[in-house]
Amino acid sequence: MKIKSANFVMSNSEVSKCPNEYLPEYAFIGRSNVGKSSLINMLTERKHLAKTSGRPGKTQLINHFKINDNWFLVDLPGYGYARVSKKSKKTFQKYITNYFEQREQLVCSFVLVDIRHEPQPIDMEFMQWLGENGIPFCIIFTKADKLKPAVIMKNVHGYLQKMTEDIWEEAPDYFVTSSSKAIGRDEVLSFIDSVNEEFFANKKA
Ligand SMILES: Nc1nc2c(ncn2[C@@H]2O[C@H](COP(=O)(O)OP(=O)(O)OP(=O)(O)O)[C@@H](O)[C@H]2O)c(=O)[nH]1
Ligand SMILES: [Mg+2]
Repeated sequence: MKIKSANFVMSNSEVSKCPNEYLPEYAFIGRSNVGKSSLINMLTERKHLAKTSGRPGKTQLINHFKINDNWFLVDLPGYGYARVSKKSKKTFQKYITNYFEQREQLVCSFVLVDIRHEPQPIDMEFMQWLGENGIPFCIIFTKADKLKPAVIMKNVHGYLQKMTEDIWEEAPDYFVTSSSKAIGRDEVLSFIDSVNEEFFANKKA
């Protein structure tokens, strides 16, 4: 898919105030600093579309980016990090869970995990919550440039195996990416393309 346009539309903390056009959208969620905003910039080939930072906690609010005038990428704050209090560190903020529960045009969520790390309880908890709420998701492994190919495959398989041992009957679809090396760009965009096609075909029907 060619990205002809990619524009920031709005930021807010209320799902009811998100864009009211009924277009397919894809949300990026995961621990702070995992690379959600960087991945949006890599996919769109716009270096500064979403704000990134080496320090966790950069993205606040729900950020909508309109792509090719007919679908949205949504950048969300990370979980698992809170500058303010230890107590709120582990919980998912209410406006984020409201977004997932109420946003009907959310066709797929991408849960980002750092390919260098073992499955983390907070990610497992969040994916389990998505599953229980019937919210479709894929896993995106990030920062693949940090590892050798053999280690990438080993970590991916270990991760998916752990998921299926603990909670899931079947492993979710997944993508291996690197924002700094543009790895996985075509795969993620073709996936989005096919989901978009299905969305518009169903809309017409
Ligand atoms: N080597 C490498 N670094 C990356 C990659 N993706 C992101 N980073 C770095 O990771 C840090 C965090 O990136 P962000 O995109 O801001 O992460 P985020 O998940 O949006 O973080 P929050 O908004 O704080 O939740 C930055 O220093 C990025 O340069 C990648 O694919 N490879
Ligand atoms: Mg961010």
